[in-house]
Amino acid sequence: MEISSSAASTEYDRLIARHHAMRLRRQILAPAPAFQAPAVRGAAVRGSAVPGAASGPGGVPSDGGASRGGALYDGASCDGAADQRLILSTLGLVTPFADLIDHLYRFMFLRRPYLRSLFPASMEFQQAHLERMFTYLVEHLDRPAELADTLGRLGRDHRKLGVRPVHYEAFEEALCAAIRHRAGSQWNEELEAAWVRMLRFSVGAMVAGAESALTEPPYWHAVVVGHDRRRPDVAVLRVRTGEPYPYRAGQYGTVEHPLLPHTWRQYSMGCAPRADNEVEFHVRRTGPGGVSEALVERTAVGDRLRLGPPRGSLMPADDTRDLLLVAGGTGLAPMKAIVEELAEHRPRGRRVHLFVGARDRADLYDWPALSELGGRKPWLELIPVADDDPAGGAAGGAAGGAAGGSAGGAAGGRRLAEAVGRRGDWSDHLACVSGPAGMVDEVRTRLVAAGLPPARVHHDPVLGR
Ligand SMILES: NC(=O)C1=CN([C@@H]2O[C@H](COP(=O)(O)OP(=O)(O)OC[C@H]3O[C@@H](n4cnc5c(N)ncnc54)[C@H](O)[C@@H]3O)[C@@H](O)[C@H]2O)C=CC1
Repeated sequence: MEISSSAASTEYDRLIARHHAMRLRRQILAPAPAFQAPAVRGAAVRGSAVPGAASGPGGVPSDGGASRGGALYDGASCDGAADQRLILSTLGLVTPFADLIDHLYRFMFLRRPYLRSLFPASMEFQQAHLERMFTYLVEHLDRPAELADTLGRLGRDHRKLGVRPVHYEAFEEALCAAIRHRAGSQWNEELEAAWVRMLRFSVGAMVAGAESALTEPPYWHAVVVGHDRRRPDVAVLRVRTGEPYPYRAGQYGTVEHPLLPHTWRQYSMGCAPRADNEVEFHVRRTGPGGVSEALVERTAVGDRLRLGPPRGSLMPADDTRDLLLVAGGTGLAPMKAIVEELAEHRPRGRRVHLFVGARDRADLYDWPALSELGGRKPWLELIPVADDDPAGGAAGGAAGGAAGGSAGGAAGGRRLAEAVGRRGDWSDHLACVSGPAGMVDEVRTRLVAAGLPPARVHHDPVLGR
């Protein structure tokens, strides 16, 4: 079997990775030498650069070994804020990032063609991700501890991609070449040195994050045990992992489909953690040729997927106030997991309202399962909100079976935020919101305007998706 026969090599890989990581870390934390135009000379100095592959900064479990090792910017011999000022003031020389990144990857694959196999066939998502990542790095360079925390989680996640320290070195080399190419005659040593320091700091944090996760698998094998096409474009998948997948209700993981190697996309787990290692995912096909399409249209029971480490902190464990959950479309997945978890372990007296938004009534794709749960749990109130409800607003009530009825409201359009606002005073609640970015923004804005403190409105970072 694939899972057991790979155990020895996985162990070997872990030892090698650890060895590399420790060597690199020693190098990175050594005092910085004077600038020496590193990469283009090929000698890959003290470690190197940044995120080579998918996934972005996101709210993740507090596993963060990274904040320990990575928070000293350039071994404290230099100030992140100073590099931030320098990079920002010369940004015009290297931007647009899209061009910089295009050149970076071209250079890297030309110099080291074997690295191409670590990346997905289509580099589009990858390039966009790196663009966001560069922006994020530059914006946060004056806050090294925060940056190190995010990068540590990214490093943990990157283990699934097979990224090794030597790959970071290749990345640095390519970045320096790209900076020179973009800046042309205006290139100067200070500019490149600031970028290299930023990159090496990032790599240090990523390596520390990867190191702190060496006791867990870099990814989990999963077999599809259920594939339920609920709508033409929505499927609910059940997969079973070989080893326990250690997530908390409300978290998300990355999924790789065998038809699209090295392409990982994020989906929330749609059920509470279960003893039989079964995990549910809710997937809407978003466009042709992507992971969502493969999962909805080209997946059957028996197919094998890979899952990256779970991430996200949508549901705070230490706040036991009454809960307001607002889900839009397949953003229902994490909310369903939270509700299932509460059905098993609920602080006494805690009440829960779950608003479920959908384009139309037929798109309330998981309503039977929800209303069955709601029927058994009097502390749970379910409020479906369909955009096509002619009366506008809530399309039915708690455990009402097929959605029907109404609560009045705006005519036509996106009604979810309005239905939530109209329903009552949520200022004493803890709120979790999940769904399309526009919907999350709208609900959040409305709740805060109505008196709910912003810190009590939780949602996953949109960037990470
Ligand atoms: N599949 C998963 O596991 C998860 C998905 N998500 C995110 O949830 C989203 C789900 O998308 P769909 O199912 O296509 O949702 P959808 O387009 O069907 O919309 C669902 C609800 O959100 C409202 N809405 C949509 N866009 C809005 C906007 N701009 N402003 C205000 N309200 C808006 C709609 O009126 C409807 O009530 C995706 O963006 C996905 O990334 C979030 C968490 C988990």
